Amino acid sequence: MSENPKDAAVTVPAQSTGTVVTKADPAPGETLLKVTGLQKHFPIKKGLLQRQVGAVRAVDGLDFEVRAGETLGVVGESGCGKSTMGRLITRLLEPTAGKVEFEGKDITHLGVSGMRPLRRDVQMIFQDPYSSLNPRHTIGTIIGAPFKLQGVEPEGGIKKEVQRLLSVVGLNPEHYNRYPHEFSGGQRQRIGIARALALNPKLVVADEPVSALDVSIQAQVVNLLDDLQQELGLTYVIIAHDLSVVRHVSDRIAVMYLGKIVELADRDLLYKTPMHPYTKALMSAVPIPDPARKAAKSERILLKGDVPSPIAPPSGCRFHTRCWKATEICRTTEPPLLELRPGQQVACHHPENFADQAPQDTVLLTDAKEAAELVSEEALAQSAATSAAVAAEVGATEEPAKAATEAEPAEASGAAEAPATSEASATSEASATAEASGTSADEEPPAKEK
Ligand SMILES: Nc1ncnc2c1ncn2[C@@H]1O[C@H](COP(=O)(O)OP(=O)(O)OP(=O)(O)O)[C@@H](O)[C@H]1O
Repeated sequence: MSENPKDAAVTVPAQSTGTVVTKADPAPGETLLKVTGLQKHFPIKKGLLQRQVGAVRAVDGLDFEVRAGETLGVVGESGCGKSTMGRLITRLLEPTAGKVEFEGKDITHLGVSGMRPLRRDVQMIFQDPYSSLNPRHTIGTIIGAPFKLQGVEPEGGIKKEVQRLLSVVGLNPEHYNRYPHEFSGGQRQRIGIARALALNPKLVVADEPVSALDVSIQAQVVNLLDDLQQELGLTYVIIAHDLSVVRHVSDRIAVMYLGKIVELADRDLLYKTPMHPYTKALMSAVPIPDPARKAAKSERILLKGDVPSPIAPPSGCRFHTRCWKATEICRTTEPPLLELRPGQQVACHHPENFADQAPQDTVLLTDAKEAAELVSEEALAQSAATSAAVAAEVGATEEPAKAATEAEPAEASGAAEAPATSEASATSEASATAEASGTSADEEPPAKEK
């Protein structure tokens, strides 16, 4: 998706003044959007005086960047803060804390007038193509609205430009005067895409762009987004609740859990060797269309219960209440997001497919023992075997030790012993089954989504 010739300047429609404005795109790979410590806490108010009694910590400290020309996929279960993050980076919501920079400019607290020029560069596609289009307006009016709002007069007039956009997204330009109800779900989403593209944006944030559509239509819309990126040199942030949608379009994927990024990695690394147990669980939930792969069924990881409330998230690692590897350190100490392998950042004390970061901490929490009952023997075996093999391979090299030192100076000494004891921290049962299964570290973890 990121092979677009981004160095070409993009000509935006002529302004009402009659001049043509040319904006130079950032070079491919350059940081387009940078987010630091981003938070959004929705206050909970009670009583006559509407006193604040708490807060929904929807987004609770995100650090990431989006590079020009790439597609960043954002996945996570419902309620983990993906939509809120999308609205924060498009500045539809005001952050509680943190910083959002677009092309190096701090846009965190820009007001309506300050944001107006930026609205052309950053656009959003919404989840529900039924409610995101005004039923009383023709699609010509809907797609033409951004030109009017921005005071832009495209060459040849708005009608001609709207008709061109309709054909770009695969709709009949003659349907300019029709109303949204005359279109199917997939076609409506195409209308939403045409509206988002009207002003030649640089960044498009698509919030669950296909989840309201029939499965048969989903691929068409995903392919359209892909084609448009190739042709127009767009940068995407695509939000989805499962990994199957973002798999084919993303260059990198961020996995969110309870308002935080738990893993951020290049797509291929994430699929081949997921490091966070939550990523692994999400991946195992993706249906496998190949019935020949019988083994895959037993590798399914069922997560215990629902995502905890973001009003009072669990201490330490927020995933510890549902994780089959959780030990005391997971309950008490929040793991930082660290680049354990080039192109793969993870926030976990006991990562999968990598040397243990807290090997001294071996006693499983009660929650973890219960969670492990929901994890198949094969998955536990594979997890323990790959972690042990990676630890053995890495030996006592500085990599895990360095990561641990940066993360938790107090743990550094323990982390250095990773190769010797890392397996113990997974689960003792897992270690036993790992040996029994004879899983090889050289074997790639199954690409379950294929
Ligand atoms: N305006 C709001 N006021 C209060 N709480 C909110 C508001 N918007 C979202 N939340 C809460 O913030 C949390 C994160 O919501 P968000 O919609 O960002 O999650 P999500 O991962 O996108 O989930 P979904 O896929 O269901 O949309 C949820 O607990 C939600 O109830």
